[in-house]
Amino acid sequence: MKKIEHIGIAVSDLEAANRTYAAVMGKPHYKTEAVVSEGVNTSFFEVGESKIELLAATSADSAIAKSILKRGEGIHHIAFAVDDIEAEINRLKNEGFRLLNEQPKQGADNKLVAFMHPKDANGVLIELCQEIQ
Ligand SMILES: CC[C@@H](C(=O)O)C(=O)SCCNC(=O)CCNC(=O)[C@H](O)C(C)(C)COP(=O)(O)OP(=O)(O)OC[C@H]1O[C@@H](n2cnc3c(N)ncnc32)[C@H](O)[C@@H]1OP(=O)(O)O
Ligand SMILES: [Co+2]
Repeated sequence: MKKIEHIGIAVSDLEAANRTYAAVMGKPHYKTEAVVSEGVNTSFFEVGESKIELLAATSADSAIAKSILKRGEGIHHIAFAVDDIEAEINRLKNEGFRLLNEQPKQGADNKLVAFMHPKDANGVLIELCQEIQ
């Protein structure tokens, strides 16, 4: 795993959170993107070589809607950049970790993504991200 690609933060109101994080970071978000398959709208802030990804639910059955209902707003996942997501999925499976999707799926910002169960990583939901060439 190469670096922290982004930290995902679940928010109830994306526009309000954009204003809050623009004030925190001292600069505006650089893009927004809807990921329909995940039921989310996202916005991104650069921070060094990493990003903050704000996520707001667009449907009641999205992971973000369920997480906010159960756990409130806040840090939702940590995403690690990888060169070869299929190799990392296989490596983690062989280590005994449960992958939530064994086939990489389309994420935001031109990435293939896969998630690991938070109960297998001390209560942290881990996302793997591979740049689509
Ligand atoms: C924008 C696209 C992409 C990107 O490009 O970056 C994204 O970031 S998409 C982000 C949203 N998508 C996902 O999170 C997909 C993967 N997530 C899931 O499959 C589920 O959310 C989940 C993690 C399996 C949880 O599913 P849920 O139906 O909510 O089950 P439970 O409520 O029963 O949760 C089981 C257990 O895990 C705890 N939990 C849930 N979410 C988290 C979390 N984000 N961080 C830490 N722990 C979490 C939950 O509290 C349960 O624990 P117990 O209550 O102790 O049983
Ligand atoms: Co993410």
